Amino acid sequence: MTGSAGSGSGSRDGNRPRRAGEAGGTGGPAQGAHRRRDDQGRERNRGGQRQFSDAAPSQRTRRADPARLVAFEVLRAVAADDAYANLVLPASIRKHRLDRRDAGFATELTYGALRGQGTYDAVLARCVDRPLGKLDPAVLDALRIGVHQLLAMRVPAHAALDQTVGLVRAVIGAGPSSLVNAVLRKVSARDLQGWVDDLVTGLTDPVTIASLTHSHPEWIVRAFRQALVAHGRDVAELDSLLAADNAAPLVHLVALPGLGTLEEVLDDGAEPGRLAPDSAYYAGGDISRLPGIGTGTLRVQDSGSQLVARALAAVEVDSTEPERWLDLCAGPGGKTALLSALGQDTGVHVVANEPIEHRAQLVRQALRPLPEESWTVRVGDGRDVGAEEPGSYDRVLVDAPCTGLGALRRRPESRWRRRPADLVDLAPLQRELLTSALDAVAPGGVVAYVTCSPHHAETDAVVDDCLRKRPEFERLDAGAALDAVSIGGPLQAGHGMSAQLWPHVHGTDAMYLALLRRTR
Ligand SMILES: C[S@@+](CC[C@H](N)C(=O)[O-])C[C@H]1O[C@@H](n2cnc3c(N)ncnc32)[C@H](O)[C@@H]1O
Repeated sequence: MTGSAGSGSGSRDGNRPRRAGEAGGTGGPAQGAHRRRDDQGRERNRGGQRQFSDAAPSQRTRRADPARLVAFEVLRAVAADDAYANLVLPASIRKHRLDRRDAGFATELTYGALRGQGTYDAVLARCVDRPLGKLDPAVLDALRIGVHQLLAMRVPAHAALDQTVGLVRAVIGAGPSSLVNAVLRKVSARDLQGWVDDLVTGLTDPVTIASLTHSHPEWIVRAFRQALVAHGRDVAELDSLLAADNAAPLVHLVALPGLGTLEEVLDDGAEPGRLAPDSAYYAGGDISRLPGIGTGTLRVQDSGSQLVARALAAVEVDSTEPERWLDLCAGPGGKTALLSALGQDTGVHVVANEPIEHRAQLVRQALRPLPEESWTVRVGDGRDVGAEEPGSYDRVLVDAPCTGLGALRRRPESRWRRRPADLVDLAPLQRELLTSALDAVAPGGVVAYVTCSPHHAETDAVVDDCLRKRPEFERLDAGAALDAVSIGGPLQAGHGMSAQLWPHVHGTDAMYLALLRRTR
């Protein structure tokens, strides 16, 4: 679970004057003696003697370092207001006017502390003299921020400790600073691996061990194990799959075919995408200044999403041109825009359905670069389309509302928010939407059922149920359809007739695809 080292207060501190009360000698190459590399070649903050300030917490810094304050504010908003970190973080970074480097540090700290929460809380439970539930939730969030710096970032231990105590003094009060100081000192006695070894000693259940090691709830670990097996993969991949959820993902971009270009972003250091045509991977930070992003011809979209949309657009259907395509669950419109661009050459008309008005507005925005006569946005319940427009579309995409378990790496708090009951709640809607799509597709046409989740209950189980009384449908080989649009050679994503992409294998979100053709 070791997070990538951000610019880190270590190096940041080394490059700016120290503040009153701040411990000196932090970061930079001079700290090399206190670091060693882990088996992935990342430097880790351990080894040698830890040096802490001799001053009592009450005598140390009272100022909150702005980058840590941002992380703290976001963790508080996530815990107290059910906020989404990826929405709150940019606003908090702007509010505190962080420069690019500090913004990178705050991002790594925020996302790392959220992703690592399961493991970190287990560590904290060993170091706090009362149940964590009895702590002030704000203090617990500050502790999580401290633990992530100590165990997974390239921040010298004394800086992690002093700065976290300073944060607590500044924003919570002097009272808890001694507790935070004492607890973080205990945490700093071991590195992450040492703590994990300690946490799992004596345990035998592989699910519990993986849950503690990789900071995932047990029910998700169990579901991923089952999904790997169901898709013909080796259960031994579980560790890499869970680890992939904890690594900061690259931003994936797509240049809308015929409309956008990757030139500027490649000049800016992006790498060409390895799987999807017209795609790139970007690690460079703020992309909003790239002209294509402003016009909507260059879009942020996971390569897995690009591949499933392209597979539907490319699969053979028995139709007469121009075709009519339906995106049944379109908001916010990422796949609609790509589908629509792909259909331009053959005069396709795309109907994008979305029931929530503000999300339908996002779809209209996403479709802005496309000619207006080539698309229509329908605001309504997708479950009604099949009955209202039976047999009307040549290709239908059902990108169903789902748990999003396949994109945990991009939504750091999501694993702690999701519940097994969500699967039960979503099950009828997923079946009704797919049934509506089966009704809406024309004979000879194809329905793509897609989820951003590998969970059996919302993937194959839905497709199997819906096809049970529909002998007029046949399943197409979804793995072969993905291979046909991949520029990276065979993806080996297919198993049976469905396909499953994986973060640890393909570097994509865990997108599921089934293709269902209505026979004539
Ligand atoms: C997984 S998202 C779709 C993502 C989209 N295809 C994209 O690539 O940007 C699922 C969407 O289904 C919508 N949705 C929820 N209930 C629906 C319903 N009854 N009919 C149609 N869409 C629905 C949600 O509002 C959400 O926008």
